[in-house]
Amino acid sequence: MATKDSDMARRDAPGSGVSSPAFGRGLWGILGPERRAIGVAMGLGAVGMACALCAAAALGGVVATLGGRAVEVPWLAGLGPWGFGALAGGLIAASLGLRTAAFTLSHLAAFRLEQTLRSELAAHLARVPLGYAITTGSGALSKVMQDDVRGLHAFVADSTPIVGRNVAAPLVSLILLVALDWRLALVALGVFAAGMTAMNLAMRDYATLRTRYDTAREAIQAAVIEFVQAMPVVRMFDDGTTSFRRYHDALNRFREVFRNWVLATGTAGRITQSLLSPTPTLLVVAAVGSLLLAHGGLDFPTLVTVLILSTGVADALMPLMWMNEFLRKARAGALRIQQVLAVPALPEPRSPARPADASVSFEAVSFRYPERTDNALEAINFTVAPGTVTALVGPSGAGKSTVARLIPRFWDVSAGTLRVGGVDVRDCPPEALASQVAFVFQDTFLFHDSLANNIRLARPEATQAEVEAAARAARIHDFITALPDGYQTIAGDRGTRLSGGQRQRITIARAVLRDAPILILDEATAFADPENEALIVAALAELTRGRTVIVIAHRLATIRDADQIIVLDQGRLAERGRHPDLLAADGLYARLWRLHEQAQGWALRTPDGGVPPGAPP
Ligand SMILES: Nc1ncnc2c1ncn2[C@@H]1O[C@H](COP(=O)(O)OP(=O)(O)OP(=O)(O)O)[C@@H](O)[C@H]1O
Repeated sequence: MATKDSDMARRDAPGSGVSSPAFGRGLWGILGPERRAIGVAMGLGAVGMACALCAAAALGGVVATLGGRAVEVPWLAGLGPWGFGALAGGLIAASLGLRTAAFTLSHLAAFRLEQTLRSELAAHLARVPLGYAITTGSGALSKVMQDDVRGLHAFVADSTPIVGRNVAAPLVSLILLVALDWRLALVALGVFAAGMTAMNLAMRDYATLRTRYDTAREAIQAAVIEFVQAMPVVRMFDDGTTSFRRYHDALNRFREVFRNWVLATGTAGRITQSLLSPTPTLLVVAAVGSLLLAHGGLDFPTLVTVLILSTGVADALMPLMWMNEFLRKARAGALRIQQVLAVPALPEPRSPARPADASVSFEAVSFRYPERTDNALEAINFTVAPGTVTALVGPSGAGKSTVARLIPRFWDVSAGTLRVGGVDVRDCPPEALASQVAFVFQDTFLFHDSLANNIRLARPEATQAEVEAAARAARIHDFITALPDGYQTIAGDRGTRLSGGQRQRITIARAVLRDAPILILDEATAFADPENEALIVAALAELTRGRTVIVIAHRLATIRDADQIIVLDQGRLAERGRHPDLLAADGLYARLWRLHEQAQGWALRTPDGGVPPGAPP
């Protein structure tokens, strides 16, 4: 559920292409509406730490008053050992209470932040060009929505109160030490400074080494994924040596990087760890303190209190060093989330209008993919009359899918105008365009939900009878009813696995149910077997009846009867016409057709066991 603020932000800045102003830049910026709660959690953590250190000082008061010495702090002067004991106890209780409150607050803020970020990301992704989501890939986007958001949650929940505590610890310890004995405070500060210098030395090349380390780790991950994903190919064509070698090489590189890291930072790191552990501080402060005890007018209770407090200075430094690492990770995650939120949304229509009919027209349309320098389409002009079939034909990479994807606005044209029903698609409200155009994808996604609901996705209010009628038209009803759970069978990643052809027919059922007057088909369907092919062809025939159809044709035989064939070549419209006219013109289409005919004639082997004539070498 999006927050009220973010909803308002979206309404205020339609199509501005900027993510919700609730979120600013950088790590602090992305904490957005939770900044206050997180700040309070840090503050409570810091005050809790200060209470714990003051409790340690109060224990010093117990020792001092037991020895019969009066404490010189005016408002503590009247306290005896019991009084100081009670004060220490009260401060420890307060410290624990504040610590718990800080963590409770930070955990609640983390949950709210996670929810807000997830809904912001989902709402934003619903508004960016669909092409962006496809190009970026579901893997990368789900990593941002899952891992990075979860990483931020963990950072806010567990680390922010600790940041407060770790910053407060050395500061408050030093203030108390100065109040007790400035000479010993200087000694403790000296050891602290030596530790800091060693830490800086150890971290000197940290950024470069860390980048190398991350790159080497990512290379291992990529090699593992490649090895696992390519398993069928590996098993077929390779005994595993090539892909396994890549994995091995990645492991070796990682070992090398790790060795260099350890060598470069090892000694300084170990010195740092030793210096920042409480022991050296205790030793040095105890040695100097003993001298002062003998000759410098220091009393024993003050020395004990100083010894307890001086370890606090050293103790806080190591966690600060680890904190640096948490911060680095949280910053990297925040940056990736902000990059997604910063992808410009599709501009909202300025003067909204609804399509008047089921026609489509490309008027001098050029298009360039965002990250490319060359145009994928160049000045394309053609018109599709309502109720007719138009086939898009051309060699691989000619721009067929790009033409098809511009119609439902996967991207906006770079130049020219694309009209649906006489209206510029940029002026067509998204829901009007969606109800006008249905796209039958090659790559069908089934949700982890019942088959009925997977079909119903096209029209959530459809009745069961309407869903079944669509499934019947898509020739998938008989298959579904033969399943033990029928329409309630769960599909999707963790559900029943359907064949490519069955999934294809579920998509066709969705399109039938949507009942959009314009249909875009990617014809390279998963014709798994002749039976499936026959069923899909029958389903498509039913689906396309009476509609405007634009088909990306890969198998030319299926589009002989198209009302219009658009032949694309390197992003340009090379030819246009009906099948016989284009054959007579003897251009690119005729050449493609001859290749197609030849391909039909090929067999894997001639009857005498040889390679058929005309087969590719
Ligand atoms: N998401 C994308 N980002 C950048 N360039 C792209 C993208 N999709 C396609 N292209 C480029 O645009 C051009 C046209 O590609 P398109 O997929 O439209 O061709 P096609 O005719 O459908 O090819 P095929 O028959 O092989 O599917 C190609 O040069 C391709 O490399």
